[in-house]
Amino acid sequence: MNSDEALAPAVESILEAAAERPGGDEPIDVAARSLRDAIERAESDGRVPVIAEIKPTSPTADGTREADPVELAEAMVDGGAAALSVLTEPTHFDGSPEALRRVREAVEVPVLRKDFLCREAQLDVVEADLALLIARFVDDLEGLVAAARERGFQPLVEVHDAAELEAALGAGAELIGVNNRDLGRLEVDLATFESVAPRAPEDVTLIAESGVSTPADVRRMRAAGADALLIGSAIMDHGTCGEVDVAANVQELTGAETERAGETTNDGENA
Ligand SMILES: O=C(O)c1ccccc1NCC(=O)[C@H](O)[C@H](O)COP(=O)(O)O
Repeated sequence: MNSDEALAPAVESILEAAAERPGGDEPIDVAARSLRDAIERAESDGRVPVIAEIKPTSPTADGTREADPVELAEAMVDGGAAALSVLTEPTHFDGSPEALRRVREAVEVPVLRKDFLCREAQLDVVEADLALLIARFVDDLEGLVAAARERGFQPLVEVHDAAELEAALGAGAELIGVNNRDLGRLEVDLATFESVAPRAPEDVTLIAESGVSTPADVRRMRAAGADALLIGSAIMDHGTCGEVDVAANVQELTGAETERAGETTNDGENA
């Protein structure tokens, strides 16, 4: 743990469960699909590069979405997602390594393993193109970044403030996610990305994570320097009863820089 600040009880509980989870039996060797190439493809098609997240539930979600992860994944790709993220955390997000394995087999875009990994052997549970490493929760970040690369994963290092950004850069991270969700209080503030992003070197690929729910939010994060956005709840629509059109949700967000008619900004003005 790289901070003395208190964590939300749900996050404490996530970390306790993560520390207990076993690793794989032998090192994985993955032929990863490039996130940077996927971002370039989306940009050249006029789509905002969105990493759409399959997130059945979460400590802040309203209910659980039981839909089949492969159906969700295919709908997200149809909607224009550049890449996908799959929760593999079982106890608080209802995810699984098996869901990730099935999704990655079904789609051609890069797939991120979203979990709370704390030691090297946990990388060996399932193949993915990218592995999330949370700077605050990894004791030997440089070691885990290197271990992920040795296996072929692209490590995506998550940070929340300037000190964590420095730690990520010091560990050799080239893909950095700035989480707008404060894991102390679980509050979301898009100003987090806006304050951290200008400190990152040009050659780092920057991903705005969490709390992006409208096309106006997408444009706000892009204006602040986001190369891509990681979006879960707004696509999964946890609070909505009945069928959800995940493809349409993704399409609205990936089209945020082209389809602006009739939308309102965060200030309530027409965009
Ligand atoms: O999403 C949560 O409730 C949550 C709670 C505690 C720790 C982590 C949590 N989320 C992990 C994530 O990073 C998000 O799933 C991801 O960035 C997408 O966020 P959103 O678009 O806000 O669902």
